[in-house]
Amino acid sequence: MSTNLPFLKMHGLGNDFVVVDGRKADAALSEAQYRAVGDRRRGVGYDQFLTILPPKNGGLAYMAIHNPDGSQAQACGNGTRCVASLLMDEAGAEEIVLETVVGGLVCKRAADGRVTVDMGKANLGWTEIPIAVETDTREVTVPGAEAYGPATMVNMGNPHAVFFVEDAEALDLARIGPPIETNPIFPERANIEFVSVLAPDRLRMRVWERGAGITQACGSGACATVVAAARRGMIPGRSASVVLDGGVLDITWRADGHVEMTGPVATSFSGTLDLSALGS
Ligand SMILES: N[C@@H](CCC[C@H](N)C(=O)O)C(=O)O
Repeated sequence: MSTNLPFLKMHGLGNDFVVVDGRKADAALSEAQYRAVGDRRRGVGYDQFLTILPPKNGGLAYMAIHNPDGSQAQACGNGTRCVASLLMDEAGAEEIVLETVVGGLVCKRAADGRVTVDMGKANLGWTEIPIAVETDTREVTVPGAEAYGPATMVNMGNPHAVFFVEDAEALDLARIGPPIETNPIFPERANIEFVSVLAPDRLRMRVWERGAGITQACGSGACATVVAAARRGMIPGRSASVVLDGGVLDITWRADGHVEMTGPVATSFSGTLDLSALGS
């Protein structure tokens, strides 16, 4: 493969992405190269590395998702909105289907320029999360994290554990996130959200992302948060605005079980990755 790979740096609410186009040229990196590019001191730095690939099943394109620790993720809500915006501009379309490992996601440009994605159904069964013990995923005591109360588990394509706390601002996420992410109760690790209820339709969420750490926003996490809040009776309905470090996402858990998310997207800059400088 060519050692120079053009990229765009995009973000949704500060949740930032390196986006490369692998539709015409080979853009597959090794795990070590994903880690090197993701290193914010030595590389470009990103929360997720997104590779646009040819479609596999009738969509406009397929998107592969990698975390900065080199692992692959099954879902990335903000990244989906960013890449969809790019592809809608390219195609002159207001609606497209962007495929991911979990299926085709319908993405639309909203009237105000924001981008909406239908993230598909929220999966709630214990084997779907997945968690290691057969249990009702509405309230699960996570060993070692009892101080934060029971977590509600939601799979949005990727696994999430949502803790409702009095004051999400007060928590030292960098200290408490890692041991919960890697708790043996999560065989595939998990994204960890801490949430406080601000109003019946407004939730404050902070996130420790699997494979990425603290990020400014997590779209799938915001979806999981609204589903969890509705399941726990923390909000009266199934829609809420979720306030993240980087801004606000509007989320609706539809009656058919699908979750829709709307928010802004932005492009920060473009550049070229010199892969030969990153090792193999
Ligand atoms: N930033 C994302 C989630 C990215 C994937 C996650 N770290 C995982 O490993 O599941 C989003 O906007 O959803």
